[in-house]
Amino acid sequence: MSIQIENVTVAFQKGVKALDDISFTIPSGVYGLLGENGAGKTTLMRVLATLLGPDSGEVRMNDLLYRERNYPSIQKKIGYLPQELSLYPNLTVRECLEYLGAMSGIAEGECRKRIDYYLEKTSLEEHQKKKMKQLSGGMKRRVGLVQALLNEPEFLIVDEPTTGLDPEERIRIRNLLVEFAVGRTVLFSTHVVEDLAAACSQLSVLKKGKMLYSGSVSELLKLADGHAWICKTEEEQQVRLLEQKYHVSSKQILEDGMTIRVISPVKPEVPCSPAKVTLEDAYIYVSNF
Ligand SMILES: Nc1ncnc2c1ncn2[C@@H]1O[C@H](COP(=O)(O)OP(=O)(O)OP(=O)(O)O)[C@@H](O)[C@H]1O
Repeated sequence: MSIQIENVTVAFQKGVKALDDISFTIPSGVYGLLGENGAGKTTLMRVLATLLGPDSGEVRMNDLLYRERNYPSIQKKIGYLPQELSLYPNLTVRECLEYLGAMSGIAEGECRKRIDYYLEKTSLEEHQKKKMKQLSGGMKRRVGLVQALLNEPEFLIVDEPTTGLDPEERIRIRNLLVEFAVGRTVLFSTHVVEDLAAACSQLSVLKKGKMLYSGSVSELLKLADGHAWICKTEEEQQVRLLEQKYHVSSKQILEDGMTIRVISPVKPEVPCSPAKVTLEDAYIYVSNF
């Protein structure tokens, strides 16, 4: 399945364009959506989940145009984990998922099988008898993911699925999404670059509603190639100077000073050497140059 987005614009009151003439195609596999707060990721996902109609532009799921008359057929193929989701607080995890499964028309036996499978995959088995209101934020997020996976959608839209998870769980969830994406399409939004680097081969970068980059991770790395530098210094003043003048992607304190990773199209005016570009560096590069 592929999703084609053509010249999509969404404007809210006061003229804020949450999406400004966005065009790209989401092929099968895990596709990443990266951007700072307010970039437009959630708005785009709401459009793709048929919850919000764009002011202009078109969206197609294969050849099916996003129009109200087609929404029922499109919605059957979609699973959506919104950024904020409150599920029935007084139901247990299992009851909640059984209820949502029944609402989506999944046969009882098949639904039970899928619930068992995804509870195990998300490390929620031991919590299935807890009430939703008794869960931690990270557990609720994982139940939200299971509800999105339950009808085994052809197009899965997950808005920051790894928020609030500990490192081990983040890895498990990323791996689950990669497994799930075989023969399907998964759109995965985050502002954690590390998650995308591990899960996606293609991504789009948004900033203030505009598309800054759309394509493969390897092409993005190539774009930024030659623009990452490692500067080593012992002087506080030089660190401050670098921070004022350049985009610093990271700093590390060593026994004999500090190393500063700088993203700049020109060689910084301090002793430094070229560095191998990471996805984080490339993200800073396309966001700022
Ligand atoms: N319902 C709304 N009414 C008015 N403005 C909105 C509404 N929803 C979003 N916006 C604005 O649209 C822009 C994009 O917001 P959106 O939530 O899509 O960004 P995001 O990339 O998901 O951000 P975050 O990473 O913080 O979740 C922001 O300027 C936001 O304030």
